[in-house]
Amino acid sequence: MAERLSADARKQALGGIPGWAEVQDGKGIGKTFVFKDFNEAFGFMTRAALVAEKMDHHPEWRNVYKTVEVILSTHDAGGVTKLDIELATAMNAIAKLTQG
Ligand SMILES: C[C@H](O)[C@H](O)[C@H]1CNC2=NC(N)=NC(=O)C2=N1
Repeated sequence: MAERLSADARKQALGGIPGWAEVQDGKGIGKTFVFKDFNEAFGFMTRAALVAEKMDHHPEWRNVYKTVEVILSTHDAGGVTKLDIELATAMNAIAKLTQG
């Protein structure tokens, strides 16, 4: 199982993934993505869902119209692991593609 990152490692990793910040007392990382419309937002979610399923690592997220709020954490480890950083990195790349 992936190990929880230290506070220092977490901060360093967050430096490489724009828009993501610690939430829930450092137990998770979060970002709010805002797209042009629902079609783009849901396109993002669809692509991200396929990556998440492949990784067997799943987001906690909420969509309202063109906004997608995401929280990532590794429940098994009780905090943030490199899996969360990897999925966050993938989501940033997918958002870029989705937004054209
Ligand atoms: C059994 C299964 O692999 C685990 O429950 C996985 C599934 N997806 C998961 N997703 C997330 N975000 N955290 C987990 O700890 C987790 N665990």
